[in-house]
Amino acid sequence: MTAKIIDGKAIAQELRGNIAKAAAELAKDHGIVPGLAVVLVGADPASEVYVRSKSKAVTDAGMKSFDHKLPADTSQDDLLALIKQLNEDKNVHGILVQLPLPSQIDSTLVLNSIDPNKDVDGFHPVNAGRLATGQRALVPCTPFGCVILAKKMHSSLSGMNAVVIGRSNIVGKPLAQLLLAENCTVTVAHSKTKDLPGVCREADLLFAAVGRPEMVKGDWIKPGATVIDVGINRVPGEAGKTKLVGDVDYKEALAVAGAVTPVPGGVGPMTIACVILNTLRAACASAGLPEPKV
Ligand SMILES: NC(=O)C1=CN([C@@H]2O[C@H](COP(=O)(O)OP(=O)(O)OC[C@H]3O[C@@H](n4cnc5c(N)ncnc54)[C@H](OP(=O)(O)O)[C@@H]3O)[C@@H](O)[C@H]2O)C=CC1
Ligand SMILES: Nc1nc(=O)c2c([nH]1)NC[C@@H]1CN(c3ccc(C(=O)N[C@@H](CCC(=O)O)C(=O)O)cc3)C=[N+]21
Ligand SMILES: [Mg+2]
Repeated sequence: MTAKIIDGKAIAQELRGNIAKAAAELAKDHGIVPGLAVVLVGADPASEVYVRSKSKAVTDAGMKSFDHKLPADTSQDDLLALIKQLNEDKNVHGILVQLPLPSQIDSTLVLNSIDPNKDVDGFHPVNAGRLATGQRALVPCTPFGCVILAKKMHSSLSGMNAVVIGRSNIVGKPLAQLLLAENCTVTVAHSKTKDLPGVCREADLLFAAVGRPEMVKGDWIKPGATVIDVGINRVPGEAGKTKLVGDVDYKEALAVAGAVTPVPGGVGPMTIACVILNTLRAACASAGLPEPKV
């Protein structure tokens, strides 16, 4: 058997087109142009790539992008002052502070200073709480994108056994909450889990968010399962170059799974699309409008 390849790039492109249409309607009917402020502290090359693709996706969708690039030695107080200014700015509906932040800055303190209604990353404890209690929330973009991909493969996820490997606040935990809200039976595995391969083999839906290159092997996968690979790992490739691989052994997964996401071209592009979607959602909520349909 060879698995269906879930084309995250194409699905993200389609979603971005729908977001652009909804944004155009919001402008026409209500005179609101959603705005996203992206804050980058320092010059990490990977972060610069992500920030560029976010800004481009924002402007492609007809929204406003406000980029703030600060030097690596920016003080915590200066960053907090910028966030205060963005919280008060009526043209800014979404605020995203790119992680990781330099070591002189307390990330938790910074993320907690963002207005929860502008927190398009969904990292603020208010949004984590809203998600966990089934209230309208801004939900973290990577888990949001993972669930959209799973729902492209299955019209309903209800009753499916979902296994999430990883329990970070930005991926694993919110992903588990979203899957629970979809009526999955959810298992969250992590570094202390016993018999991880055996746990994974029970999964109809397997999500790997670990940060270990190609850890999930073919014989960890239930035949026919849907496998969503969140991992982004840069490893040595051919001719002294580096290449990106996921947390799943892609070749082995192709032979066993029913469907699998590639890396690159899987979850990554969905994360970007969901940042834009959350910016639109934040703009609608700020104007007292219902959830946009995209
Ligand atoms: N595509 C995208 O848009 C994004 C991709 N990523 C990628 O996703 C991956 C995960 O990111 P993130 O959640 O931030 O990572 P973290 O390092 O914060 O969390 C990793 C999780 O994996 C668990 N883990 C580590 N080693 C093992 C192991 N051997 N067996 C089982 N579980 C293990 C850890 O367990 P424990 O809690 O016990 O330590 C932890 O819960 C990374 O590759 C990252 O680059 C991240 C964000 C966005
Ligand atoms: N506040 C904050 N929010 C984030 O959402 C956030 C963050 N900080 N810090 C870093 C991680 C990582 N992340 C990715 C986004 C897009 C791709 C992506 O587009 N990947 C492409 C490949 C890109 C490449 O070639 O490097 C793909 O998978 O096809 C990957 C990873 C968001 N993150
Ligand atoms: Mg990917």
